Amino acid sequence: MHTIKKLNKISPVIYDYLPKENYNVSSHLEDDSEGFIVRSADCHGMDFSENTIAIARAGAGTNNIPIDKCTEKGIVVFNTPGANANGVKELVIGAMIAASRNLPEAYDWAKTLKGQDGVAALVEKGKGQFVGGEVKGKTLGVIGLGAIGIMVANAASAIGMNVIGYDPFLSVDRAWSISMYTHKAEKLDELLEKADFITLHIPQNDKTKGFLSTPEFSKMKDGVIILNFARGGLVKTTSLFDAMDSGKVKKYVTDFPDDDMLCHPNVLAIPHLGASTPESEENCAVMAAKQMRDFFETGTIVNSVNMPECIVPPSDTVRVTIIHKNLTNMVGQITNTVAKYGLNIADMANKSRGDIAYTVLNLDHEISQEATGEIAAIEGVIKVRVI
Ligand SMILES: NC(=O)c1ccc[n+]([C@@H]2O[C@H](COP(=O)([O-])OP(=O)(O)OC[C@H]3O[C@@H](n4cnc5c(N)ncnc54)[C@H](O)[C@@H]3O)[C@@H](O)[C@H]2O)c1
Ligand SMILES: O=C(O)CC[C@@H](O)C(=O)O
Repeated sequence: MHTIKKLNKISPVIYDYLPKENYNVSSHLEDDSEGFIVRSADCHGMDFSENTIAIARAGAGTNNIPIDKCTEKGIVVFNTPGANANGVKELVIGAMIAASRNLPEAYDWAKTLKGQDGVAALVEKGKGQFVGGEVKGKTLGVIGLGAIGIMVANAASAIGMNVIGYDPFLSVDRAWSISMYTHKAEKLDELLEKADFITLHIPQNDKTKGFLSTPEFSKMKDGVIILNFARGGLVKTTSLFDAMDSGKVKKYVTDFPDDDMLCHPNVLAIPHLGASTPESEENCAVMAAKQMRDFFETGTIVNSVNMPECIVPPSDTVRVTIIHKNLTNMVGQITNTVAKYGLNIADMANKSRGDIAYTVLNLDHEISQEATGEIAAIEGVIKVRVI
């Protein structure tokens, strides 16, 4: 029986993919579970036990998971790229129009008319204070052209916006899906200087923390509207406040407000709702559960953020999976050890990603604990598992 601890509320659809006969999936398990399934819970303080082999993030951002620590311990971290992208895209487009048309302020004001005489007349008299521009013909700068950024760029083009995209790491596969109407900025400055709206769709990590700060704000147009549905730390708060106070930033729409922002008149604060749709939650849960099950039962790794991709078909033979450092002669040492115990390798795979590698062996016969112990003792071997 495999154990998977839920660290957040996850769509119950996971039970369709992790059947009760083989999987004990619950939020009440101990912290030495083989797997964890998580949304936004902060895992940085967790000490993972030897038992833990995988963490599935039902979502895109993995900044709540200590990736380096997991890699050192041979724990495979998965995410679910693109599974919630449509949910975020729809909210970004909706929030951009809401901000441009002053809808939150108008909505709050309309409620103040409750109980007054002649509401219809008051509405007509007061509405002028909320006039806001259409987005058609305006320029949207999209920072990060991944699963979400591309969808936002294409949707914005479809409603008549000029779109400038910036992503120096854009993959060829992704580039195929970008509308021909998206102009590619070679430098971030070009986007900052031309955009009426700027939307962030990059991961938060050591390199992107404070991605928008004073130098970037100073290059933007006066009255720009910024949308942040990526992560709060991408925008340096003190620089943002200065830019809002000076009129440079007309509005900051964020899915990640902090305490100072909540009552600021220029901030439209949303409580991290980008992926909070039944569709996105289900898509993420299904993808996370399938990836976890595939890894548990066959050793296949897809959509991992810290391990190489390795697709191995199910097999009737004994399978040994080894996560190890990507060093010279690791495979030689492993196969020599297997040979020493008189075992024949029917098939094998070896993949690497940076400093880490993954070897999968299909053996003709059962492997003893002594033999797996000897593989585990090879310098550079991190985790050995027999399936
Ligand atoms: N609000 C929400 O509920 C919600 C939901 C999903 C994702 N997110 C956030 O949005 C982020 C993006 O999600 P995604 O699914 O599009 O991820 P993705 O991995 O598909 O796309 C990220 C893109 O950012 C690009 N990028 C990385 N560093 C960059 C840089 N310095 N400059 C420009 N581009 C850079 C990458 O090349 C990639 O194309 C996630 O990391 C997550 O933090 C938020
Ligand atoms: O699980 C959520 O609700 C948010 C997920 C989102 O922030 C992500 O990075 O995918």
